[in-house]
Amino acid sequence: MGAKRDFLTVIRPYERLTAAVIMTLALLCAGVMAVLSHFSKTEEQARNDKNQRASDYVASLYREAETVSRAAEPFEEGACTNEVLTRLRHIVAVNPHIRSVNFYPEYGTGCSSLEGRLPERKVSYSEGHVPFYTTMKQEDGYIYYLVYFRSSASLTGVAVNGYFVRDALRYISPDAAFYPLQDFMKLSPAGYAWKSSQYPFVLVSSDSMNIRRLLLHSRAVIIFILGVSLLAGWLTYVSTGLINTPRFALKYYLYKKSFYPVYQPVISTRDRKVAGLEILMRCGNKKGNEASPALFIPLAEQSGMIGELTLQLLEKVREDFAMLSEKGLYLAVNITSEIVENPETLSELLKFTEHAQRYGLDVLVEITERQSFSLTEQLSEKFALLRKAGLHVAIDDFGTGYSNLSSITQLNPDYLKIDKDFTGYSMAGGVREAVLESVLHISAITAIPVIAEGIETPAQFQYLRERGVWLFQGYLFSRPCDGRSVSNYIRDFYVQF
Ligand SMILES: Nc1nc2c(ncn2[C@@H]2O[C@@H]3COP(=O)(O)O[C@H]4[C@@H](O)[C@H](n5cnc6c(=O)[nH]c(N)nc65)O[C@@H]4COP(=O)(O)O[C@H]3[C@H]2O)c(=O)[nH]1
Repeated sequence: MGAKRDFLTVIRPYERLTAAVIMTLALLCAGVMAVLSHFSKTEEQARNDKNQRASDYVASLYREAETVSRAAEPFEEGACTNEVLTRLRHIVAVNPHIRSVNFYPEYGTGCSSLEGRLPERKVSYSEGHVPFYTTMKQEDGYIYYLVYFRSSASLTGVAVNGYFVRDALRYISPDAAFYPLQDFMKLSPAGYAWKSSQYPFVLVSSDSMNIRRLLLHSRAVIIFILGVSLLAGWLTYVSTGLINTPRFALKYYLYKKSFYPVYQPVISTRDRKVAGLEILMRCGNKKGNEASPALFIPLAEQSGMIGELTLQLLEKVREDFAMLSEKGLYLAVNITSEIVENPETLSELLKFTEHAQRYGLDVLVEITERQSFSLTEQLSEKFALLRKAGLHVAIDDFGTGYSNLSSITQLNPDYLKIDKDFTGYSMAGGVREAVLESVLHISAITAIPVIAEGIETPAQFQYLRERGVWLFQGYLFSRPCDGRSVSNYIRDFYVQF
């Protein structure tokens, strides 16, 4: 019972559990990644939008400063008279974000709309060469940015009210900061930097993209994904249990090409040699152990897969042809009527026979019927086809199941195989021995030779031999074994009887 369960349980409980856990984790990871990627993209888009708005606003302040510098240009070369100052103040007054406009000539005194005449000051090298730059100034608690424009005659500094820049930063976040480009380059402040594409300034804010924050933000969706993943894991566990049927096990072993042959010699006392080999199917199970056909043959017959198993078996037997090549030796294949009825398996059986014959091997089919058997006209035509191709027919386990007297009249077999239970009846006395005697009697009157299976003791062998049986198979001679061992057995066989 344990061996059967072991053979049929292809997917073990821990493998089902592993598959379920993998499924849950895979879905959870994929789901969380998708959600995080979605939310981070959305966040990034929102951040970019805010930066763009702030940057556009600051750029408009620069534009205003530029306009002021151009409007003040006609006065930069003249003296800082009251009239000039009035005109400059007028220009400042009509530009709401500008505090003042200032001229710094290379030589001589300058002029400021706010302070009037400016003391002479040397224009620095960078002021003279960088055409456009900004500095931040603080005065009596007021912040302003001096945007410098270089012209041929002098340097014009337009002061932009710092409060408007601060206003613009509010679009981004309370911690956002404005940096003239040259300060940004010098200080390299940490955070997310947004460089203006039009003017030399950079807006910097703290790097708000943070996994913990994203997880918290999307926790509802993540909890939902966790639920779906657990459900999928549970379904995987249940469904792998549902498909873990005997039929699935057979399909799995077929796919793994786990079915292979062993051979058991049949001894002819008449010809004093090995007359044939019965091909017996074996299956290497998942743990590498050999499974008995008693476990899987009935199952394969019930599920209609016996044909596929037999074809895989015959394919492997072909590989042993060269090793078994021996004139007059037959290979006995166990088949059911289903294999003969099915055109595909029938044709493969015929091809197998033709191939075997090329190696001097005969083929005998042993028909066992565990289910009700009746020889329809179609089936008998197919048997005729087999015989025409040179195959011999034996009724297996004669006297048991459906292999009874009517099967003799229907099939007209070349041999009757008697089951090991029957051979065990030799010398049993009473009814059991009488049953065996009657089977031998049928063989005698129909002149169909008997192959006695399951011979374990010399006494059984002697008993049956005295009653006219001349074909024997059983552990007394050899257990079923692989192609190499059986070919050695044939080579070393010598008559001991
Ligand atoms: N106790 C004892 N047993 C002996 C002795 N000599 C042989 N046996 C066993 O008796 C069974 C004989 O095969 P079977 O009657 O055709 O009975 C077979 C046959 O009905 C079925 N089977 C095996 N291979 C195939 C196959 O390729 N196709 C089909 N359709 N059935 C198969 O499975 C059955 C069991 O096969 P196995 O387990 O290989 O068991 C084999 C063989 O190993 C002995 O001296 N003592």
